[in-house]
Amino acid sequence: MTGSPAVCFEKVHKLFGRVRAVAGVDLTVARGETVALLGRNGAGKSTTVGLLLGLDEPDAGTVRLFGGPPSRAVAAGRVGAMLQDGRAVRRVTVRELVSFVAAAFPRPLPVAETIGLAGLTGLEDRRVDRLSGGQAQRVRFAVALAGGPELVVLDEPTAALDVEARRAFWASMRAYAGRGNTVLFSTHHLEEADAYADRIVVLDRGEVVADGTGERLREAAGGRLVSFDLADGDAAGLRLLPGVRDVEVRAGRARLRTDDADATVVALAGLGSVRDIEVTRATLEDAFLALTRRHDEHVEVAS
Ligand SMILES: Nc1ncnc2c1ncn2[C@@H]1O[C@H](COP(=O)(O)OP(=O)(O)OP(=O)(O)O)[C@@H](O)[C@H]1O
Repeated sequence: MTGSPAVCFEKVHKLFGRVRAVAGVDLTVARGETVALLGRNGAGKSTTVGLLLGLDEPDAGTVRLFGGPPSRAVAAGRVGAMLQDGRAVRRVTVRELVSFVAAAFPRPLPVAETIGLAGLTGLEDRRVDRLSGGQAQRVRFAVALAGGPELVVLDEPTAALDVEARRAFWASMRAYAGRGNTVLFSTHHLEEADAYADRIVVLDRGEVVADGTGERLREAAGGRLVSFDLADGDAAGLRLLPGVRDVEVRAGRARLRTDDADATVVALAGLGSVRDIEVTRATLEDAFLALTRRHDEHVEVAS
């Protein structure tokens, strides 16, 4: 099954009691792709990751990794994972731990290479229970890479890292992805999803509400923001102007999210009662908020 995608979810459902943690997810990740799973707390990211790794069984639908069940890909050493609550073992050194994990895989990376990729050079002889939070996080990354996996799954990998450590982490992740490997990571950080993923999958209440590049997501949510001072303070009718998706007025300044900034501005000029018009690109945060607010509407984004 050489041509099968790295990850394929088909109509996957997972319930915890009455909570629909994952509600009909279709998701395909091609080999070599880096994909971000983005969502608020409780959106279903960790549950999706658990299903993907075969730690949990779906109630309905199918999950395939490289064309087979997750357990087969995991047993064959094709998958490496860094989960949120991974706790390091005690009393062993960084080198010992990485060597131990590597030895369990059929095609591991050389230990020194794993240590270098994870940014742990110089800390090889340090005991893993005597590291800072950020260093311990890097050890967990090293453990995920030690087996030389084709697919790396990272659940909120930068949660405990400061700005500098984050940057170093993403550089390592990109280097690993650059070798043709597939990476799927979950995050709350929009900028990280935008900067480091080829594609962003937005989850909301267990459903995929958008799937595409950061640029596509901005467009899907209304590509431009037109803001201006309301000279006479009257916001009535702004929602009806061409292109306008939604309107927000704060402290006498209106903000219109629009699909057609040119048409909106021309119409505003016709109204004659606006000052200091400014047109800016919607940020990914604007897109994210719009996408997760409009839960009833399913937004399709071609990638
Ligand atoms: N083992 C469980 N038992 C009961 N409910 C659960 C369980 N695991 C998850 N849930 C619920 O399923 C929903 C999805 O949770 P999940 O942890 O997948 O979200 P998440 O997007 O990873 O959130 P976070 O960003 O906070 O980690 C939530 O409502 C959560 O409370």
